Amino acid sequence: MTTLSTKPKPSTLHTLTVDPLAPYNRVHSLLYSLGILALLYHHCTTFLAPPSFLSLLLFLADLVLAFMWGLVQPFRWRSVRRREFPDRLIDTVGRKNLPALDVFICTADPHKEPPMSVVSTALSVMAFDYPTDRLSVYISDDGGSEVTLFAFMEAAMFARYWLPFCRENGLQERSPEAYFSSSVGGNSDKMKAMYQSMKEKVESALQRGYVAGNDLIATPKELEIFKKWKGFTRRDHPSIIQVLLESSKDTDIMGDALPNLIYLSREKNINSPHHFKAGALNTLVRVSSIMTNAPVVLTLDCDMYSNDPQAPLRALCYLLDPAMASNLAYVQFPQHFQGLNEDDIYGGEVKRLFRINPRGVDGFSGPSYVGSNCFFDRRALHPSPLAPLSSHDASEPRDRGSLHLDSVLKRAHEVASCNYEVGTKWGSTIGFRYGSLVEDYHTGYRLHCEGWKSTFCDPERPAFVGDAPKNLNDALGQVKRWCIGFLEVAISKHNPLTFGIRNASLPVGLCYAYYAYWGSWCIPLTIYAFLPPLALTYQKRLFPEVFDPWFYLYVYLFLAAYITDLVDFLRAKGSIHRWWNDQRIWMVRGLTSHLFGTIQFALNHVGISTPGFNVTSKVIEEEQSERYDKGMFDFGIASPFFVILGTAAIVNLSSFVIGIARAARIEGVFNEMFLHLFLSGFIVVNCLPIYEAMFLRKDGGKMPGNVTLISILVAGFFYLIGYFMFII
Ligand SMILES: O=c1ccn([C@@H]2O[C@H](COP(=O)(O)OP(=O)(O)O[C@H]3O[C@H](CO)[C@@H](O)[C@H](O)[C@H]3O)[C@@H](O)[C@H]2O)c(=O)[nH]1
Ligand SMILES: [Mn+2]
Repeated sequence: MTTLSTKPKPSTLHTLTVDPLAPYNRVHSLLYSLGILALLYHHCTTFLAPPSFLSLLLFLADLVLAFMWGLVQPFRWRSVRRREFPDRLIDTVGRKNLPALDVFICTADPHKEPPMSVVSTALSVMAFDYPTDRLSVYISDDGGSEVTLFAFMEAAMFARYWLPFCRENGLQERSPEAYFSSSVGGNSDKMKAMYQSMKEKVESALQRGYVAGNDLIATPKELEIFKKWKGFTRRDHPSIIQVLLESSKDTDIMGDALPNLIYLSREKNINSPHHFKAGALNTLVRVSSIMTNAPVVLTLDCDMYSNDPQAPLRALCYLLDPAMASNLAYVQFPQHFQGLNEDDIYGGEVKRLFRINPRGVDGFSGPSYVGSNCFFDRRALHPSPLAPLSSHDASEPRDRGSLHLDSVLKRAHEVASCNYEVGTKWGSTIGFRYGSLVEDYHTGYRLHCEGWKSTFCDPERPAFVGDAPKNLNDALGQVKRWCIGFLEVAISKHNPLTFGIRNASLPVGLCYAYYAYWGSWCIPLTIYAFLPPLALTYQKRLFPEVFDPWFYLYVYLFLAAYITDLVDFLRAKGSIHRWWNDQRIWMVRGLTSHLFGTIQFALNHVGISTPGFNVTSKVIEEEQSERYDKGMFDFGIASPFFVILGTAAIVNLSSFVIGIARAARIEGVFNEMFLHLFLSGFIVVNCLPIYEAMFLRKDGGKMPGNVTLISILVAGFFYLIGYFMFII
């Protein structure tokens, strides 16, 4: 029994410190906001009298920059750092009293998300340093792939060896894929051979596209299952629920209990909406509530393997703290990524989104949910009469051995069916929320509006590690999907600026609004990419000249913004090179992901197309991967993203050359056009990899000839428009 005396005291399990630089950040915010006001005033007095189309465009760009700047301030106001003490948790609560944990792993496409990598993720969490009799791992397969099920049948057998192996050797990295590809893992020959043979079997089945009879060492009953796949497509099939391991019956080679392992592919039919990942997660919430109903739920993307077996204990330092538990919805760990190249050329860390900003908003109600690496209190997902976690009686014997009962399975199939949600509140006020491609952001936001809190847990050793897109087009496409999802929330009746501020709080509403309007970066970035260089070419000055006192305002606003950004980045363990690439990708995204995302969102909105969840590929061709490792940008496909990037690169280079040539000849031009020259020069430096890809490279990652050609034509067209705007 959990008695009062065994309950942890709040302060012993975790600590919180406010960023010592917070007061400076606040002073800086105030000063900088005066600078912004001065700039807007300057616009109103000079440029807007008389107003012209060009000055209005520039004013619009600066207004949006000011707006985004305002929204980001709460993140810098009270940034906090937490630490937790899992050993003390065990001392105070005792291993026997740990609550049960249900882990959800989502996968959606066996070709973009190889089943063996999903299996490795699952094995890494099955090997958590956690009582196996209270651990259940659920796989949701939206790809409806028999090969994935087959891979998990194999994994269930492999787990009997793998779990004791991890325990005996005290491994930290319990994903076999990660372990065997790291130097430490190289010399455990027998385990490695066993893993490799399983991998080969699964990969050949994947290539073949189906599971053949001789792949299986299975019981006739298991063989029966694969017959279900006849006439079965991923968009149209009945639900399949398969219990692969049952804790009360299955043991590892040392005789210890194994965790439950359950495969689930929810029913799909082409006429019912399936709500992408949010739909998959809601099915998991319901199915698990019937089968194991653990009070704690961990959601994971299929690539995010555990890199620290103590992660659940860390999360419980918060979830079991009686001072927090009553309204703590979730504990979010950051997303870390493996195999990024040294300078992280595509900004794959997304450091602001995953590390810096969550610490910022953790000083208020807590970070937003980022879809993976998140431990939920089940009460936040599924209203139930459960008591808060801290007053649970976890030692009470659970109802074991019921997973196979016909009545349980029958009920589980019912709640996994397409029609189950019709007429219910699932997705609107219960569970993971529908209506946005960023179901994670949307769900976290709505929970905060309902009065729930969250906590950011960011230990020294990354607790979960996954894959970031390693090809530029995929990386930009992913951010485009996020932009569309954010805008869906922005225009819903739950707009963070109104609903959010009212129901959560002012700072939290602003933080959520920052993301909701993320797409609007495209406005200033597109205007600044094209307007000043064209003006430079046509000798029209848009910014103050060097001797003008307003010039110093521009210098201050630019330098202060870049320096704070750099300092934030370095303090979050970034390097200068990575920061440089991060600021570049911000501009690149503005012209591509944000711009195209906003346009596509508008088209969706008027009914021309429907938004879809394009799953990010976790596989990459060998050649591409070699280039990536060398830090070379990949422009090797004809993507509309690259046309606009190429156009911006050409317009700025030619304007810069023209501008410099003129400044060299004519006295006074340099001072007069300094800001124009600087801006174009800065963009040109950022575009160096683009020129290389257009004109110098010969490898497969160079820009396709027709993309280069179209970019040059579009640039010419822009000059033509410029001619009409500036000269006529
Ligand atoms: O219909 C779907 C689509 C996706 N997924 C799964 O969702 C996860 C995330 O998909 P991915 O393509 O990797 O998207 P990312 O953009 O990398 O993911 C980030 O952004 C998503 C929202 O756009 C969040 O769901 C993720 O947790 C977050 O890591 C993967 O495990 C997929 O298998 C499904 O289960 N069903
Ligand atoms: Mn992903």
